This record gives sequence, C-alpha cells and structure tokens, in this order.
Amino acid sequence: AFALLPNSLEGYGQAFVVSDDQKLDWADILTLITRPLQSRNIDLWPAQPLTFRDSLSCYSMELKSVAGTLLEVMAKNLGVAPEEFSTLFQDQTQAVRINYYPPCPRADEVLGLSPHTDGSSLTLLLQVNDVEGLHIRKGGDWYPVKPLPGALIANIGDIVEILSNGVYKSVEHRAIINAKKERYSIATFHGPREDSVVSPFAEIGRGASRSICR
Ligand SMILES: O=C(O)CCC(=O)C(=O)O
Ligand SMILES: [Fe+2]
Repeated sequence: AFALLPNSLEGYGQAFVVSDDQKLDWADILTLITRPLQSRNIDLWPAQPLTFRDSLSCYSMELKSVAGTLLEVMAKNLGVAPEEFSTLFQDQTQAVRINYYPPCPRADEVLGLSPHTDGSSLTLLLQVNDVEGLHIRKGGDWYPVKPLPGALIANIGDIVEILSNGVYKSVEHRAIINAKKERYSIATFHGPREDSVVSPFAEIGRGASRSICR
C-alpha cells in the first residue's frame, strides 16, 4: 500500500534500484518526509498501528530540536555568524528512514546497507534493538558501533562536510546482517532549507580548515 513509486525516495521498499542485475541490500525500508510540514505526504504514513502518525510527528519534532542544537554548537565551534547559519537551517528538511534487516543464514554474503555517506547535514540514528550492525570506516578499517539503549548516534553528512570545508567529515558507514537475529534502526536525516545553495561558510578558508584539523 505504501510502496515506493518510480523515481521517488519516499515509501516502502528499496531505493536506488537501477538494474535487474544489481545485488540488492538485505533490508526493507520505509522512508517518510517529515519536514517541512507542507512536504509531508500523509497518505504514505501508515494509519496502523493507530499511534504511528502521532508517534512519528512527536519523534520528528524532538529530533529536529536535538539536530538544531548540535548544528548550532558546530557553527559556534567553526566561528560562523549565527544569522548565516540560521538562514540555512530555518525550515530545515527532515526525513525518517525506518530500516528492517531480516536475519540471513548466510549473513557474511550479504550487506544490510552498502557503504555510503549520508547526503544530509546531520543524521541522528537510533539502533532500536540490541543487535549490532552499524560499522563506520576510519582509515580503511571498519569499526562496529555498539547499540546503547536510548542513545542517538550523530553522523555527520555531506552537507556539513561542505559547509565546514572538511573540518567535519561526512562519515562512511554500512550495516551488516546477523545470521539469527533481526535488526531495526531509524535514521533521521536533517538537511538545509530546500531552496538553499550550499558552499563552504565564508568564515572558513582553506587555511583555517587546515589549522583546525590539526
Ligand atoms: O542501520 C544502520 O545502522 C545504518 C542506517 C543508515 O546508514 C541509513 O539509513 O542511512
Ligand atoms: Fe546512512
């Protein structure tokens, strides 16, 4: 009923399927746009269970506030003028992706999600159940990120890497599969206003970025 339509990223299924020969990720995904409010396609929001729509609305509002605080702190850290920053993030976009990874007896032969970086500014990720699966890449090696009950993982996305001129790096990550246990995660992507043009903040020149990195 909520299947992804062709050329859309919103709904239930798998995005980025471009060929019959392609190896698919071992995951079922429901992606919904949650902000700005006028971008919500409420027909794609399941009406069952009855609490779903209200819960998602509340979750969206709370995470918007967490993301806003974190982005503000990063801007301060970078020495960016608050106005420049707030213009970009006023009416920010947000999408929630609910990932379900079924168990697979041949878990080492499949990937839940192939390696990627998020195109967002900032992703807040909830590992819903206590099954390990998220890996992040650092210096060519993959490191597991263990689930902590109730904790959100803040992953930097491509937009913040661009805005900060590389001071904050968009983290490459993937999800692996468990042979016996299913796994759930919820990724909430925060992006700039839909009509914004993104480039490194004027305050951060190349020299500045090098010295902060050190
Ligand atoms: O399931 C995870 O831990 C990763 C999810 C993810 O990277 C994504 O949805 O973009
Ligand atoms: Fe991701």
